Order: sequence, then structure tokens, then C-alpha cells
Amino acid sequence: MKLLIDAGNTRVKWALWDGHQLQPQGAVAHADIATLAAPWAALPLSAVLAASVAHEAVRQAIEAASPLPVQWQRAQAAAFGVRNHYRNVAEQGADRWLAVLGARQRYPAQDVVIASAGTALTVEALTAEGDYLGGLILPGYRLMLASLAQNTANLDRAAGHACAFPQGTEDALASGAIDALCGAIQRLQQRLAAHTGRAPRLLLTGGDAALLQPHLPPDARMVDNLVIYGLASVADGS
Ligand SMILES: Nc1ncnc2c1ncn2[C@@H]1O[C@H](COP(=O)(O)OP(=O)(O)O)[C@@H](O)[C@H]1O
Ligand SMILES: CC(C)(COP(=O)(O)O)[C@@H](O)C(=O)NCCC(=O)O
Ligand SMILES: [K+]
Repeated sequence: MKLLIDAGNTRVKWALWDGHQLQPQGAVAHADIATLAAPWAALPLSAVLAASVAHEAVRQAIEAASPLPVQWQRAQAAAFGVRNHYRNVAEQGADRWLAVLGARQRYPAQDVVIASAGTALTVEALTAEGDYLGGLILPGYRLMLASLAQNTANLDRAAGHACAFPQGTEDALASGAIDALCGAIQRLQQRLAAHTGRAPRLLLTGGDAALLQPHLPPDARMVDNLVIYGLASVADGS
């Protein structure tokens, strides 16, 4: 059994992989990583694979809690039939590359847009031929609201509901953030469609995927743990 870990800028998600099935185990805040040491020590593990885009201290806390040496994964130029067109793969977040590999494993040979709605929103474009063309980075929902709260005199307040014609500040805040996030996703989707001449599938993952889904076309599909599915592909070497 292999332990798979996805350390984002807000939370550390982990799952177990037996070579056939993924068993998601949950998520903890960075401050609580040490609480995972005891449950991890009780597992019959053969390997630990992880990806982190968080601060170095998070990486060290995971290493301290892990009963085995951690096999840290990075973005690659190519793997499993996917070619990464990022100019410098060393600067790319491992989570973005692994989400692309996870999408490729779950939806082989399809044009896919992958929206990972976490601390940041990342949106990736992957063609049926296996070309990962690149993608977008923008602040996630919470970060957008926090930046307005911190840099204006009047906007430090809870967001309301997203709606078509917001008629109050709270709703205007929620609607602005949702439209920015969903607009970015749909623009990349349109560009990939224009590039390939085919309509891509849209996959949503990350902690805010459910927040965005009602505001996107009905065929947008939520797929939990795409980064961890990418780690499972790497763990299997397939
Ligand atoms: N229980 C939760 N704890 C923290 N964030 C949550 C929770 N449930 C949903 N969220 C949302 O998910 C986002 C974090 O998503 P996640 O995919 O874990 O991010 P990351 O990979 O950047 O750590 C938060 O910004 C928040 O809006
Ligand atoms: C864009 C990210 C901050 C997303 O992080 P997350 O929201 O998953 O915590 C992370 O993938 C990152 O730090 N990337 C490095 C820059 C790049 O991918 O080009
Ligand atoms: K993300």
C-alpha cells in the first residue's frame, strides 16, 4: 500500500493507493501535519509519494511525519504520453503537472480543461494528442476576497451570493469573484476549442470546485483528488 500526499498552500490532502483503488483519507491544515505521524506509522506502507507547492516548512513537517523516505515529485517535460509545453518545467508547480497526469489517466485521449480551485485557481489545457499546452494562475476565491478586504477601506465583510445583477456590496463581491474565476475557465476552454476544433471536457477539482460548479455549464464535471490520481499514475509507473 502506498501513501500519496498533495500539499497545497492551504491544506495537505492524503490518500492510500493499493494499485487498483484510491482511498482518500482527508485533509489537514499545515499546523496539524504532525497529527498524521501516528496514523501513518500504523499503516503497512511500501512507499510514500508526495507533491508540495507549500512552504519548505510544510515539506519538512511531512518528512518528519512520514515513516518512510518521501519520494517528492516534480513537474516533468513528458510522462505517460503527455508532453509538457511549459518553457521551464522546473518553475511549474508539481500539483499542476500531476493534475494533468491524473486527468489523462481518468480521461485518456480526450481534450480536457482542468480547473483546480484551491488557494489559487489554476486552469490547464490538455489535448487528446497528449499536448499539455500550458495554463493560467489566478487568485482563488478566498484570496480574491481577502485582497479586496485588505486593500480597501470598505470591503472587509463576508461575501454574499453570486447572482446575475448584484444589487448590494456582499453580492457584488461574491459575484465578481465567481465571474472572474469562471470567466477565466471558460476563456481557456474557448481557446482550446478554437485550437483543436473540438469541444474539450471541463474537469473541476480542489476545495472550491463545488462553489464554482453551479456557475459553469452543466457538463462541467467535478473530479476530486486529481493531483493524487496523478501521484497514483506515477506510483504505478503507468
Ligand atoms: N474544510 C476546509 N478547510 C479549508 N478550506 C476549505 C475547506 N473546505 C473548502 N475549502 C476551500 O478550499 C480551498 C482550499 O482548497 P484546496 O484544494 O485544499 O487548496 P490547496 O491545494 O491550495 O491547499 C480554500 O480556499 C477554501 O475556500
Ligand atoms: C499556482 C500554485 C500557487 C497553485 O497552488 P495551490 O492553489 O494548489 O496551493 C502552485 O502550483 C505554484 O506555486 N506554482 C508555481 C508556478 C507555476 O506553476 O508556474
Ligand atoms: K490550484
